[in-house]
Amino acid sequence: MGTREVIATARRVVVKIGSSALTSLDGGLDGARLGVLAEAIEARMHAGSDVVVVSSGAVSAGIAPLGLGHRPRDLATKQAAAAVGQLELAGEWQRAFARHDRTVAQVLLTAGDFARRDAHRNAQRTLDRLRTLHAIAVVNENDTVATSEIKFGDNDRLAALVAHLVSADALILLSDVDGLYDSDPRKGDARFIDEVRGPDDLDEVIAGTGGTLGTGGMATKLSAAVLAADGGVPVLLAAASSAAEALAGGTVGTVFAARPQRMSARRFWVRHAADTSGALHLDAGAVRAVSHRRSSLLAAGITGVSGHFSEGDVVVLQGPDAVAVARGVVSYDSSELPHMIGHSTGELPEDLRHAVVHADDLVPL
Ligand SMILES: Nc1ncnc2c1ncn2[C@@H]1O[C@H](COP(=O)(O)OP(=O)(O)O)[C@@H](O)[C@H]1O
Ligand SMILES: N[C@@H](CCC(=O)OP(=O)(O)O)C(=O)O
Repeated sequence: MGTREVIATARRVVVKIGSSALTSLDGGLDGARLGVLAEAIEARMHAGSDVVVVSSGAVSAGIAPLGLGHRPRDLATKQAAAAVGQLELAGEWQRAFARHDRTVAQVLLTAGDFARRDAHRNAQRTLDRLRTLHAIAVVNENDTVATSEIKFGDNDRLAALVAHLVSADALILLSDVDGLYDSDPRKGDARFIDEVRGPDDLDEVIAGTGGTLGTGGMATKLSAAVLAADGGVPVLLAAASSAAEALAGGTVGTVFAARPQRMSARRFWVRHAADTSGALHLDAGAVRAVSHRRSSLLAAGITGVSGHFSEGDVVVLQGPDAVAVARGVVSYDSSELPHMIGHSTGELPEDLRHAVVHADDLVPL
């Protein structure tokens, strides 16, 4: 099956809509546009898919009511605008879906919620229950509390993480541009790219900044698309104005092929979402074992430990040159390891003989 067909027939779909597609600088939210989007989403749901919406637009929707005149630059004003705008945004989505008798749920997440395994599971459970209750979840970043340390940075990344959280079969990114070009189409001649088969196809692409309302421009969309595709979720990048075709499986936009084997939600979390609490320093042999042979990490190949962590935390595995080569869930506390490292399994007491990071919990970078 080609990537377009996979996306067209995907059972579970995450649809992310950018600020530029929902708002204008002077008028704030564009209710008519949200109405058209809700209709396209409903049509896909009637065709048998489950849809989760990731909607940007809180900051830009707060600009007009607060009389700011331009997108705020400082964090406090952005957060104030988001606090005003999120209410408007949720209300507008509610009105748009009310025409279809669909209940809307607001789900606000921070990057911290993805970093902690318990919060990650809670969000997963809530989104799943909303699905079985036939409500549509409209997700956004909880901008009011998100500081730079716990920020996703942009909703493209949030959408890629949500796609994995709900085990989506496809991610659709809707923006004000009709797909990926080899350079910013607003700045002159640019070649349209129909399909990205892998990261190599992006070598020649110049990803520029966004418009006055969006956050990350094309760069954040590309890294989100690569993130999703790397974990096994194919991506369609298309214009919000062609949402109906995009959701109905029409030949619009740019598709990003997913790696053939889907990464489990747990391995994806270890690799991309979890906070790391420390590092294990590996000798060259151990680097080869974990990177190429996909073996478990044994104490004998560890030369040092940094940071404070507990059994079950995610740590970074570094090679002799301090380059991160993998991430994994560690089986011991940082206080136990100094007595173990450098010793072969046979030299260790029986209760310390299992792998420091088991192969199932280890994801090469
Ligand atoms: N290589 C490129 N291909 C397509 N669009 C690009 C490219 N480089 C920059 N852009 C710009 O990125 C913008 C979309 O990003 P952004 O404004 O952040 O959207 P959104 O609000 O949907 O997240 C488009 O308006 C487009 O002009
Ligand atoms: N949480 C922010 C999202 C910012 C953002 O990433 O915007 P965009 O680049 O338009 O997807 C908001 O709602 O304004």
